[in-house]
Amino acid sequence: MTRSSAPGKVYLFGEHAVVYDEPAVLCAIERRAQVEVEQRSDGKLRVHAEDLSLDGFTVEYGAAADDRPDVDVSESLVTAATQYVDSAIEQVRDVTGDEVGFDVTIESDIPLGAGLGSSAAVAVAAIDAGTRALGTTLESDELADRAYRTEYEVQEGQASRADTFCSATGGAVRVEGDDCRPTESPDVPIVIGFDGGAGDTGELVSGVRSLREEYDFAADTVEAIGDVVRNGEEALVDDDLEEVGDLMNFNHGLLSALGVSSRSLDTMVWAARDAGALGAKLTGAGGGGCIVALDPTPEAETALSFTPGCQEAFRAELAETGVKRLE
Ligand SMILES: Nc1ncnc2c1ncn2[C@@H]1O[C@H](COP(=O)(O)OP(=O)(O)OP(=O)(O)O)[C@@H](O)[C@H]1O
Ligand SMILES: C[C@@](O)(CCO)CC(=O)[O-]
Ligand SMILES: [Mg+2]
Repeated sequence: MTRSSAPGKVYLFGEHAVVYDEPAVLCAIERRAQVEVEQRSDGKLRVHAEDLSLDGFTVEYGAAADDRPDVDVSESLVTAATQYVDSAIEQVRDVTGDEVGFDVTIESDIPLGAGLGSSAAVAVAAIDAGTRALGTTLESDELADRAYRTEYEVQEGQASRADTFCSATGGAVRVEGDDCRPTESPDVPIVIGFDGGAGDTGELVSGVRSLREEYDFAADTVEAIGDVVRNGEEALVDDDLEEVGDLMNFNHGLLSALGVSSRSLDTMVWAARDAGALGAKLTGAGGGGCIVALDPTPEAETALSFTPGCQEAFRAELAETGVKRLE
């Protein structure tokens, strides 16, 4: 039996635009997905995902055609819930060329679809534990690359390397197209607000693509996000937190223009700003889920915890280590 964990992440700058090769800066955070893998002799795949509650169901399923989930929901919902795990296991099989079977158990404290990179963390941890179960330990770059292919496949060819590289490597990273590198961990006081909701990354990324194809303003907005990120990088190097915060606010405005914010994300962003946060923006794909605010004081976290529509507010701790090999 092998067990690996991998962290979630927040974007300081650049989600969505990173899909179009603009730069992004993100930080791994100490919320993890843990995946345990045991090889099966019968070639079947059984995934037990305790935390996999989407629209209120929990599912245990196997990938074999005769072993579909015994749940009273539509096949498409089940597919949405299980596709990242299925695809990650395909990557494991691709490494060894074997049609091996596995028992896979997933535990995660990263909320699903909330912008904290649960899909990337599950993919990284599953591929790492799965390949080790077959006697191969992947280098960090190959692990990140294979996890990226998982996201690329599930998001139908519209994914950046950002989330998976960050989760595999840990710390703070900068991603621009295929160029992925660790960057100096910024000492920034990050607060997260979570509205209890979720957005589907694949759908939100598709929405931005359509908008970008239809309107010049949307293509310009994607480029403008790239400008904000480059300015943000300078502000981070200068340790100019006020400027970092202002640029996060601009980044949020541009993401709103692309249609990926929501009423509750905006409400949390304004609650944090009104409480004195230096800046606040949504993180990840948007549609619902989490915001990230910059605040050295306890004020934004407290204000968020009293904001109707905010289910949870917490301070994020940077995860220095990406994938962890536990057994
Ligand atoms: N604990 C888990 N167990 C099994 N699958 C999970 C788990 N957490 C996430 N997933 C998979 O990841 C999907 C959510 O990924 P999605 O990319 O939409 O959101 P996210 O990664 O949390 O947010 P973002 O991409 O915006 O950072 C789920 O539908 C499921 O397929
Ligand atoms: C929206 C997006 O930029 C980040 C999701 O966390 C999609 C991606 O980079 O693949
Ligand atoms: Mg994701």
